Amino acid sequence: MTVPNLLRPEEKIFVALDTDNMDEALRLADQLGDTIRTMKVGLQLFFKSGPVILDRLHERGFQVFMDCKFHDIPNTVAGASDSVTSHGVYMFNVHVGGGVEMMRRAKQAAVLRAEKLGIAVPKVIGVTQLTSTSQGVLNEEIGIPGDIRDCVLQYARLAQQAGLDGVVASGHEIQAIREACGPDFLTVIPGIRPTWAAANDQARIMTPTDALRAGADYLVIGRAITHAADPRAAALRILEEVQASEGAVQ
Ligand SMILES: O=c1ccn([C@@H]2O[C@H](COP(=O)(O)O)[C@@H](O)[C@H]2O)c(=O)[nH]1
Repeated sequence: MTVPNLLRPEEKIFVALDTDNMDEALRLADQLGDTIRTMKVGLQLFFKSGPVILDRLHERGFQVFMDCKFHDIPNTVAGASDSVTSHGVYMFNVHVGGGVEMMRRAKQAAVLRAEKLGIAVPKVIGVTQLTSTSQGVLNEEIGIPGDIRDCVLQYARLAQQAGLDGVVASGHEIQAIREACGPDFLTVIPGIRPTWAAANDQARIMTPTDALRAGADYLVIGRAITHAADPRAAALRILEEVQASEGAVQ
């Protein structure tokens, strides 16, 4: 049975706490806590804070998306997936480029560890092509020929075949992934830029409103919120824009 995504916009936004300072990360989370439910912890913060950041966020009632992008041989990724699952994270990710067997082992390890601990199985998400990768970089540097959308789509199909719960992709690929993988396969979308924010190092960007209209399950937003003079006001502005556009569509 297909379950429509009935989450409210604020439940669909993951804020990327990209800082090397745990106190700053927690201050940001506290400022956003009455609106945002899920925080994304990446390698910069994790290597400075260690797993205690996950405990601190969980104590405050946040869900955590652990953005570790595992990419190694299947046995090593299975071990890492077991370890990250033991911290009770809501979601973690692996690179689809590691192959189907690697992804299958990641999911299997997450299921086994969660069952042993009696906790919810984390969503395991495959990273297709990074949103900082442009068409030119894909073809000329990485050496993958063809249209980037086709590549992302092929990776999404592989992730689904391996039993993953969804993929990280850009807003430009959401509709194609939906058509190919169905409505229950999650799309987690970084490279989100409101019209008033700079693109920075992102190549395949989309506004929050357009990404949600295209059917994104979750948006990952970092600097547009965290580097704003007032992060809470920036988050509320994004939510207002999304809600205004929802009203305009009805
Ligand atoms: O393809 C990808 C995968 C992950 N990310 C991560 O999302 C955030 C985006 O931050 P912004 O400041 O909004 O650009 C960041 O933590 C990345 O590591 C991504 O951007 N693209």
